[in-house]
Amino acid sequence: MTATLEQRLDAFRRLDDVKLTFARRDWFPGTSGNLSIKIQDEPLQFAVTASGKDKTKLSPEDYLVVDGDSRPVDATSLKPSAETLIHAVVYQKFPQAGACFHVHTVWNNLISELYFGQRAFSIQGQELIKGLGIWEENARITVPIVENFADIPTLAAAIEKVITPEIPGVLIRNHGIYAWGGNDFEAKRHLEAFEFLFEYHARWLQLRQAVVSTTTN
Ligand SMILES: CSC[C@@H](O)[C@@H](O)C(=O)COP(=O)(O)O
Ligand SMILES: [Zn+2]
Repeated sequence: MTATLEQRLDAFRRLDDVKLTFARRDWFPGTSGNLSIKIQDEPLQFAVTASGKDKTKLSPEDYLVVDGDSRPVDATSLKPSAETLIHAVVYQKFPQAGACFHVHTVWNNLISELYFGQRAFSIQGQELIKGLGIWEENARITVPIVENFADIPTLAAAIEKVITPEIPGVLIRNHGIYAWGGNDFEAKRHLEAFEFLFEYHARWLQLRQAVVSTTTN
């Protein structure tokens, strides 16, 4: 069975909302980033951003519906995001995921570079960890980092290997982050929590360095 027109329009409207919110934060520099919302599980179909569009704008050609093989469900001249396969991997590995968002920000790139040579970024004791749905006292999270393979099937396979149900996101070194959740609201909350933690940590390292140099000079 294929997604109904109503289901598609609902997914497109939700993607519009998320896209404009992220665009206001400058989270789509140079047409980067891609977004998807799952429409149905069996067979998998999801709405995804078309490739190479200016994601700060709305147009009737912003989204299309694809299947689990990243192929458009309908005849269309639109090309799905070049990274659609990564969204498909997330939905296939985590059937509970209902939305998946990808952004390139300075903070997520800096964190992946600061931990160059390491396969994860870890942080503990920050209130915003609760934004990821993790409520233990003094919780520590470890966000996996994969290398930025240019070949998307290789990149998607590397992501598939490291993602876990406990942490709803993965960093791609010097590229960006993918974050997901049960629906668009939750995926957005997760992405915002990750971005807060990345910015906080990068700024904290910077300030600590400044304090150390003033006290040792
Ligand atoms: C223009 S830089 C970004 C792209 O190479 C890619 O990483 C990206 O996020 C957007 O690709 P897209 O095909 O528009 O979904
Ligand atoms: Zn990207």
